[in-house]
Amino acid sequence: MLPFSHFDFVIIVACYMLWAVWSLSEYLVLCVFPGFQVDAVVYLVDAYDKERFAESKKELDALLSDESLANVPFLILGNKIDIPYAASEDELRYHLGLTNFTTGKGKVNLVDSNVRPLEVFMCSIVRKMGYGDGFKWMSQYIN
Ligand SMILES: Nc1nc2c(ncn2[C@@H]2O[C@H](COP(=O)(O)OP(=O)(O)OP(=O)(O)O)[C@@H](O)[C@H]2O)c(=O)[nH]1
Repeated sequence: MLPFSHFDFVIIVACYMLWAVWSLSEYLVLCVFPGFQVDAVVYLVDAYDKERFAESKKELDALLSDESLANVPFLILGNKIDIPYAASEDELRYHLGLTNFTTGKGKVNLVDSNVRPLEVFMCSIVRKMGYGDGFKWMSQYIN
């Protein structure tokens, strides 16, 4: 059961589409809906679009430093790895400033550690591969 009505859902989708069309920062969503409860963040990065890594890092940093997301698990998906010359996982971690900053794949118990779960998984949405492992990883941190 979704925590909002069908009408709310339509409004949320419509707002998101406007955001996408105007290429506004996803971070602004948090500013406009400050009380919105977020259980997890899935951050999709185009691993082929290396010229925009700096922009992706800036946006991610804004989300990571938001107090309301301090304990929220972050799943970073590096998409489009089916394209030759897409960045490798290590390369993406480096450009997003996540080297030595992720919390480990598989089952990692972070309860009582005060550490926010954060991990990078590479995927190809068109080939339907990679993201399943990421969502499985993330689900262990959502009650
Ligand atoms: N090869 C490949 N193409 C993909 C994949 N996922 C999405 N696409 C394609 O990417 C195109 C959409 O571009 P996106 O990069 O998602 O987004 P955008 O519209 O360019 O805008 P931004 O969000 O600003 O990057 C569509 O043609 C999709 O089919 C993937 O895993 N592999």
